[in-house]
Amino acid sequence: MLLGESGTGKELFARAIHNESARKERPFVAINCAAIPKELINAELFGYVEGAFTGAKKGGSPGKFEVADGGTLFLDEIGDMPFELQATLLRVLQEKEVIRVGGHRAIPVDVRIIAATNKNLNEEIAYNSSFRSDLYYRLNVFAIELIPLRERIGDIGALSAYFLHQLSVESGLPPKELSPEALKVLEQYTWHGNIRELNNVMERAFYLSDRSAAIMVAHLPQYIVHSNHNQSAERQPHLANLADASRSLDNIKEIKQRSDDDDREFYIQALS
Ligand SMILES: Nc1ncnc2c1ncn2[C@@H]1O[C@H](COP(=O)(O)OP(=O)(O)OP(=O)(O)O)[C@@H](O)[C@H]1O
Repeated sequence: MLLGESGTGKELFARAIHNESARKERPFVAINCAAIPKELINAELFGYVEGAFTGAKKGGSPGKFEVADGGTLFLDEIGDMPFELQATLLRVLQEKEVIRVGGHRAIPVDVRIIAATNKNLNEEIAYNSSFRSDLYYRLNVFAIELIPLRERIGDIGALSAYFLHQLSVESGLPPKELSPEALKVLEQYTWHGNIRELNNVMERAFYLSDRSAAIMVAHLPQYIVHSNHNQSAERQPHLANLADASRSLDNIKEIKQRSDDDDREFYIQALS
């Protein structure tokens, strides 16, 4: 069970576990329990037989458990799994076999389960009754907590350097470094979007810095620079920051498509 805020690297970590395991030659299959409509999740996980429901494929279809056989199944956002389905999942984990929707035959499966959540499942069990405690204990055999980026600020420099290197390789543009001043600003920020947010900030800075060989404070988003100088800004709901960040990202896509210096200047002003 991987625990941690959004963007701390739970899926990356799950892939790393798989890639280091004896199962690495077999599939790694990820499913986001929060992203699939409730009525489809059963068929997605366990498969279905022909004629199981309107629109079911001819010959039926295997579910994620069967596809992941011999490998790893990553159940992301397990805290959002519909309550009714949790009992079925528990049964599959205990019996190590699935029955496709509409079918009768039990199909043996050998799958390592890695589940992830950014919710406090103990609270979901105790106060909301939205998560089954028996499933929780079955999944929580080995829990690993991925700590928020703001509690591992010593890694910000290395992570930023890694992202800048990746950006240079992907874009074919010359490599860039982070200035010590910019690093200091990043180390003081609260990073509610964690490593995903840092990645996005580096991407924005990489393109905005244009021909400069270093990422300077001026290339960082205002909401980050501002939060260092203004304590009240730090107390703003982080959703406001994320909204700012995603607006900036939309704009970056446009910036990338524009080579004209005037346009670039216009967008830099608009983002500041
Ligand atoms: N240690 C790391 N080094 C480089 N990139 C990382 C690292 N950890 C996470 N990332 C990157 O950060 C982004 C978010 O990671 P990931 O999707 O694994 O997080 P998550 O915790 O599963 O998020 P969510 O809970 O929102 O699904 C990805 O682009 C991932 O590649």
